Amino acid sequence: MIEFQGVEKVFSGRGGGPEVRALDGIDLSIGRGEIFGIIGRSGAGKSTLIRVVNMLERPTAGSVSVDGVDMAALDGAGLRDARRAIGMIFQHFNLLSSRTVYDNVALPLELAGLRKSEIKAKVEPLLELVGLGDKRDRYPAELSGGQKQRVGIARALSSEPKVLLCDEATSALDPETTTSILRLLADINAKLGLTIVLITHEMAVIKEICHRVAVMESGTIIERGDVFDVFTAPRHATTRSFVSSVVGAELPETLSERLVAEPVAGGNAVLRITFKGAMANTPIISQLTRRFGLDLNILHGRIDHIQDAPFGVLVVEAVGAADAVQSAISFINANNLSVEVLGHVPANLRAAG
Ligand SMILES: Nc1ncnc2c1ncn2[C@@H]1O[C@H](COP(=O)(O)OP(=O)(O)OP(=O)(O)O)[C@@H](O)[C@H]1O
Repeated sequence: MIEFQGVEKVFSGRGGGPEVRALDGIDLSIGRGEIFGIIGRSGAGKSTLIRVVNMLERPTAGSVSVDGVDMAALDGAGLRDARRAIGMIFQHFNLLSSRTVYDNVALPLELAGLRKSEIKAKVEPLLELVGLGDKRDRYPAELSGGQKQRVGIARALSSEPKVLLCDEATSALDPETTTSILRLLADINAKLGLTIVLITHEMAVIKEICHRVAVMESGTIIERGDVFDVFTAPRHATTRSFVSSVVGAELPETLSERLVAEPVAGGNAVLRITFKGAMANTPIISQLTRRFGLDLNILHGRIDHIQDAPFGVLVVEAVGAADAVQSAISFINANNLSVEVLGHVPANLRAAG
C-alpha cells in the first residue's frame, strides 16, 4: 500500500547551521489494512517519514508511492486528489476553535464542494462511529482531549481515505484516554480495512494495536518486524531499551547490582527464562525441580500479553550442582523456551535481600 524506496530528506540547516539528514535511505513496505507503528527517540526522523507520505515534506531522493501512485510525481490537482485518500491526525488535534464539532468534521467536505445534504449524510454516521453523536453542536473548547481527538479522527475519515497517518496522536492524552483512542483506531482498522501508520515514542502504544513496527534512529530504520517478534527478541540496543520498559525485562536494581559474571564459590547461577506464545503454558519450574533436583528461587517475573499471545519472563536463582544446572539449561532450550545465564550470586540471595 505504501512503498518507500531509498528515501532521503536533507534539510538545509536552520539559521545557517549544518544541514540535517532527517531520512537516510529508507526502504519500507507497508501492507494494505496493516496497523504499522514507527517508533524512535526525539529527532530520529519519525515525523519527517510520515510527512513524506502525503508530500507535506518532499524527499530529496528516492520515491514514495501510495496505492501504486508515485506521490513525488504529482502536483496541483493530482496531489490534492491523492491527499484526499490519505487522512491525518495530529498530537494537538488541529481543530478550528470557531467551528462546532459537526462543522469541523464537515470542513474537508465543504472544501471539496459537496452539497449540504451530502455532507450531512457523511458527517452524522462518522460522529456516531467515533462516539460523539451527542456532541455535534459543541465547540472544541468544551471538549476533553480524547473527545477532541475523536473529532480529529472523524474529520480525517470524512473524505473516505485508504490510509490514516497518526502523528503522535495520543501523546497529549492520559493513559486511559490513550487506550480508548487506540481501541477506536483498531476498531476503524477492522471495520473499514483502513491502513494505519502511526508514529510514537511510546512502546506501549505499539504493543496495544500495531501489527508490525519499525524502530528508527538517526534517519534510518534499525529494526523492523512483527510486534510480537520485536518485543520478545529485540536485537538492537535501542529497541531493547524501548521494549524493556514495557515487558519488564529489566532487572530490579537490588538484584542486578549483586550479580557477578563468574561463578561464586558456594553461590548459585541466576537464569532468565523467557516464555512465548503456547510455550508460556509449560510447567517448567516443577519439571526442573523434579528432573534435575534443583531448587529454584523466583527472584523476578512478569507475564504479559502482546496481541493476545502470552509472553513471560522469569528470573530464578538455581540452587543445585553445576552439572544439574547445565542439564536444566539444555532441557529448557530443547523445550523451545529461551534461557540466559544472567550471572551468579552468593548463596541465599533472597535472605540477604
Ligand atoms: N524543517 C526543518 N528544517 C531543518 N531541520 C529539520 C526540519 N524538520 C525536522 N528537522 C530535523 O530533522 C531531524 C528529524 O526530525 P523529525 O521531526 O522528523 O524527528 P522526530 O523523530 O519526529 O522527532 P520528535 O519526536 O521530536 O518530533 C531533527 O534533527 C530535526 O531537527
